[in-house]
Order: sequence, then C-alpha cells, then structure tokens
Amino acid sequence: MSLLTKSVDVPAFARTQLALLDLELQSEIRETSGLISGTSPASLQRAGLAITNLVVSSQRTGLGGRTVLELAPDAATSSSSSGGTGELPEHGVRTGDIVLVAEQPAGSAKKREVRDLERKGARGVVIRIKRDAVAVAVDEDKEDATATFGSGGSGSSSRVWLVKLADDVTYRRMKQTMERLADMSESEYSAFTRVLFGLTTPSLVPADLTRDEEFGDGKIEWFDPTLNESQKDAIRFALASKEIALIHGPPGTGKTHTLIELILQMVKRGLRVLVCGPSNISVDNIVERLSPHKVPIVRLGHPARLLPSVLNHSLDVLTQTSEAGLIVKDVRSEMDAKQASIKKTRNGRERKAIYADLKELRKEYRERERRCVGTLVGGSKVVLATLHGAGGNQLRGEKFDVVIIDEASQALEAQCWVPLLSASKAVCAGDHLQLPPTVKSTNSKTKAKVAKEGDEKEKDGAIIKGASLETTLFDRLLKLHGSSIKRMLTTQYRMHEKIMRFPSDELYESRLVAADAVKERLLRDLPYEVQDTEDTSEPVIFIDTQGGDYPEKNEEEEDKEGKDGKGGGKKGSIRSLFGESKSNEMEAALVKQHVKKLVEAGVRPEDIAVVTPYNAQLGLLAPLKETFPGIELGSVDGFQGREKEAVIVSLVRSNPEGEVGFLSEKRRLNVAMTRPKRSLVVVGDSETVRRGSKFLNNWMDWLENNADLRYVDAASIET
Ligand SMILES: Nc1ncnc2c1ncn2[C@@H]1O[C@H](COP(=O)(O)OP(=O)(O)OP(=O)(O)O)[C@@H](O)[C@H]1O
Repeated sequence: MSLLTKSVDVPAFARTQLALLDLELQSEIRETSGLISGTSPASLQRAGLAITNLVVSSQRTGLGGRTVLELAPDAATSSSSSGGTGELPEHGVRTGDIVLVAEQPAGSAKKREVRDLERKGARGVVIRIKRDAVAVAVDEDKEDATATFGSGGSGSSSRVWLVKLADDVTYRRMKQTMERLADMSESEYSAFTRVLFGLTTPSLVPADLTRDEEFGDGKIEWFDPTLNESQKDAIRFALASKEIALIHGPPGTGKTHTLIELILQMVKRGLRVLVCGPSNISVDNIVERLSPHKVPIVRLGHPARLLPSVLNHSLDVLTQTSEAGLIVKDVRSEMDAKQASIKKTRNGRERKAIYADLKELRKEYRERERRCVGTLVGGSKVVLATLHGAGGNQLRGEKFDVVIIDEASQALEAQCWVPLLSASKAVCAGDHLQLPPTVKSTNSKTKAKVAKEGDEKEKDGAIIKGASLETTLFDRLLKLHGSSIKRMLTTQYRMHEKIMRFPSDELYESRLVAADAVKERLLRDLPYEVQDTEDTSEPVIFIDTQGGDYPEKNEEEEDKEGKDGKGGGKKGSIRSLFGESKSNEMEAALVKQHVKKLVEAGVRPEDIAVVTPYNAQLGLLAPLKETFPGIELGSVDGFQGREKEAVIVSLVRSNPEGEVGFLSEKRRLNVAMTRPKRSLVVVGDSETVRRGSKFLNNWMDWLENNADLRYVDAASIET
C-alpha cells in the first residue's frame, strides 16, 4: 500500500495534544479557582455556583458503595437565608455537577485557595436535589474527609458549603491516552491506528453497495424498513468498511436513528460494539432508543449523571439487581449498619474504630463488585459510555469489534482516542459544519503561548505548530482521506423546505431534501388551533433593522451607566467573569413584539424559542419568560442538537464598523438557522452583518430575495 504524503507524525501529534490540553485545563482551573478564591461565598451563591450555610443531616451508603452526604440548610441561619422555611436558597446546582463540600470559611470574603479547600473538603457528584436538601455522593478517595464535618445526629455538626468545581476527570483520561500514544513505537501501531494517522490508506470498500441482496455476507434485513436510501447507504458503507467510516448527518437527518439500525445490524452479525458520545445525554439518547429492541446492553457511568429512564441498564444498578449483584448486597447492608452506628457514639476512639471497619468493608465491597462488573460487562454485546467513561477500570482489557462514536464532531480528538486506542474499526457520526467542542484556551494570550512553545519545540519536531483543539477527529480524517470515507444523510425530517434552502445550498452542496411530511409545514398547520396570520403562514421572516438607528451595546458600558439599577455593581463583577458581551435593546423589543403576535395567534409559548449568540442579549430578553411561561431562551451554542416549531434569532450586532465578532463563525450561524421546524424569524441589521464575511453577505442577499421582509416601524415598538 502506498504511503500517504499527508501522514501525521504520531508522537508529535500526541505531544501537541498534551500541550494544548494542559493549557485548556489551566484555563478552566483558572476560571473556577478565580471564581472561588476571589468571590465571597455569598456572591458565588448569587451567581448560582454555590450553596452556603448547610449542615450534614445524614450520611449513608449509596449505589456503588459510595458515601452519600445529605445536606440541609442550617437551622440557625435558614431563618435569614430562606425565610425560616427550611428550604434551600435559590441556586444553580444541578444533578450530576461535580462539587466540593467543605467547612464554610468564617467571614464572607476571606481569600481561599482552591487547593486548600480541596484538601480539607470532599469532592463528589450531586445525585439528588430537593427543595430542602441536596445529596452528594463523595469521591472514593475523599470519604475520610467527611468524618470532619460531623453529622447532624451527633450534635457536633459544623457548617459547610457546597461549590461547583471544574470537571477534571475528562482531562486525566485524555492525558493518559495521549501519553500512551506518545510513548508507542511505530511497530505497536495497529492497522487501524495507521489508517487514522495516514500511514496507510483505508481498505477499499466496493463502490456499488446499493443492492441489499448482494451485500457482503448476505441479504440485509432491515429492522426499520422505512429508513431512507441515504440512511441505508450509510449503514451498508459502515458495515462494509474495514477501518473507518464517517456518517455525516446534517441537521434533522436522523443520525441517531441511523446509528440505532447500525448497532442492531452489527449485533445481528455477532459483533461486539462499544458505543460512545461526548456527553451523558448523547449516550442516554441511544440507550433509550436501543432499549425497546431487547438487545442486552450495559451503560457505564455514575448513576447520578444518567437519565432516570436508562437507569435499569446502568452498570451500578445492575450490580445491585442482577444475580451476580446479590453477593455484593450483603456487604452493603453491613456498611449501612456501621454508618448508622457512628451517629450513636460520641466517643472519638470508638468512632475511629468504626471508620477503620468501614474502610475494610469498602475494600471487600469493591473486590466483590469488581468481579460482578467483570461478569456483567464481559457478557454484554453492546456497551455504552461517554468517551472519557470508556477509559475507566471497568473496560480495562475488554475487546470490541467496533467503536461507534456519536456526535464525533463535538468531541475533542484526544477524547475520541480514549476508546479508539484499543479499537480495530470505528464508525463516527457527526456534522463538521455545526459547532465544534467548546474550547476555553483560545484567547489571544494562550494562543501566543502555544505559538511560542511551538517555536521552541517545533525545531526538533516535538510539537506541531498551528494545531488547535478545535480541529476534531472528524475534520482531520476528512482532510486526510477525503470524502471517500464518508457517507452523507440527505433527507431531513425537521425543517420546512424554505428554512432548509440556504444552509443546504451554502453548506451541504444543495444535497438536502425535505421529507414530504415536513416540507410544507407552517405554524398555522400545528395540530392545535392557530390562526392564519402573516406571521403563522410564512416559513422565513427577516426583520431588518438596518440604518444604524439601533446600535448594539457593550455589556461593560451598560454597567457603567448603572442600567442595572441597585446591585448593578455586584452583578457586574460576576458578569465580567463570564467575559464581555453585547446586547441590542431594539432587537429585544422586536423579538418581544413578534413573540406576542405569535402567542396571540395561538402558538403555544413552549413551541417558541429565542436564540442569540450573546449572553447579554439573553439577559435583556429574560422578562419574556415571565410574560410567556414556557418559552425557551438560549444561546446558539447551547441550542445545538435541539429543535422548536418557531425559532427567533436575534443577531445583535449593529455598528458602523461592520464588526460581527461571534457571527463570523458560519458553523454558529448554521446551528442558529437550522433549529426551527416551521418558522424562522431573523432579527438583525443587514448592513452591519453582511460586512462580516462572504457567508453572511450571501445569507443577507438570500434573505432579502426570499424571506418575508419586514422593516422596523420605530413608533410601534415599546422598548
Ligand atoms: N427514515 C426516516 N423516516 C421517518 N422519520 C425519520 C427517519 N429517520 C429519522 N426520522 C425522524 O427524524 C427526526 C430526527 O432523527 P434523529 O433524532 O435520529 O436525528 P439526529 O440526526 O440524531 O438529530 P440532529 O439532527 O439533531 O443531529 C426524528 O424525529 C426521527 O424520528
């Protein structure tokens, strides 16, 4: 086989990834520790990042033998913080968050070092939130720290607080993986690895795979015969490819639908499959859709982070309920009894002895659990985990025939290598024309640092200059091997034909086709009573604010002007932690007016979303939630993967310089304009926006020629 000219120097690749990951982790830690050490617990609580004035009300053994702390408001202070109701104050802590529980520092604004806090406190995952309590499953190596908090029953409870932390598990797994890759000698590379780095070309797949009956090992019988031709073609291609297949799924084209069929076809052929995605929700989505097919599946991952509907496939739960799990259970009861006895004693020596016993029991528990896990995982044809979850102990030594990665274009490449390093074939699904994973270390300072390191190290080939974490595996493979390793899904089941037209022509080679069921759907055809108005009978509306009369505002300026009223200063300091943002009052007013008209015509608020790239604009729009409960407001980035009947996009930028910032990223615009099913409304200043890029210029031209154009009648707008 010929050696490709574009081949990648694997150790240099791995070392570059390590350097970039290091910077990324530093940025993330700087952000969190800057917040924790520089902001008072009370302000952190206001920002939704902490809950203060708690006590440990109980301690027990939860799933997986982990210690669970139940935290409740301290009765002594709850009268002031929650009106004496015993309820938790408002907070933004969610189930699945990684948090630190630590003794609350005396004094409100004392300087705290995160490392200090971590040493004294206990890290864990939030597993349940109620109005009056929050439960945290403590990390295994931190269980001893919980002894210092005391417990409600002993009368010696101290006041604790809980604060959100950066999630560094993902980084640790990525680093381990890249270190392994960097240290491998070329002779250790598998054929698969050689293809993925361009040292070998992928094996040829027969060009004509269109006839089911002539397919490989026999006729394909489809579990879902209603799959469209592009989906079937992608599945045949993925089954036939030897090393790598990319499934390119533009918005609404049934990517996950296709993967479900592919998994079933693989299982039918006796293959063992590991299915991964970058987020828990991406994996759970697949578990939910696979589970009616009665294939034996195991979902790895902390139960607190899984959807309730997939829990009965969770490894932790299976270890409790399956036959293999029964022998683990009695150790658990013994542990619970010990935990309970701690409350009954105040004698320090006795307590110490109980903790020592618990430690032994925990060891026993883990040993039994390990054996049980081995049996369960080993016996499963389909194992599902997040990409970094695939790097855990449970999969050590396990072999799979294929690794399938969903949303591969939203994962860091290093993250994909966690399961891939031991793979011999992979199928990656994604859309490289939507947003890549969020990377924090892309500001100019860190970029300069990487460039400098690059200068020093590139001379000896130690590092690849110009590399970026934003280049995903999906991007890189397409560039390396071209579109012969990819199949694209082309029928979309979301958007009205007109909503789809511009993104299809501009980004997807005009290949998208709207399915019959959706191509003419309008708001007025919703399955409930909606009036036929000019707003409910048009799929694409453009409200153009050109003319320069409604300029954008800078968040910082707004704060200086004291627009926030009382407490503006405090809000400003928290806001500035999230960086500079832009807003546009006139656009916000136009959005409100349009929402009002839609709701008056009968469209339900829960069928409407407003998306914008700027957080400050979301702030201006927030009152909409009170007027129209159920409406969704979101950032474009946060709305990726979602859809709504009606979507209003506020572009915000309006300035004489023609600066468009965030909007210049066409993948962001693509996400914004492909969320709606029946109605896309764009609010923006075409004069400013068209100057941002060729893509934006084309879009503005397209909207002017094809959308229902509306110009602003300033007199009719209430700002
Ligand atoms: N062959 C098909 N026939 C009819 N409907 C389909 C078909 N394939 C997919 N769909 C429908 O299209 C919608 C989108 O499918 P799915 O959730 O799999 O999309 P996705 O591509 O994973 O999502 P996204 O576009 O957000 O990435 C679903 O409602 C699904 O039922």
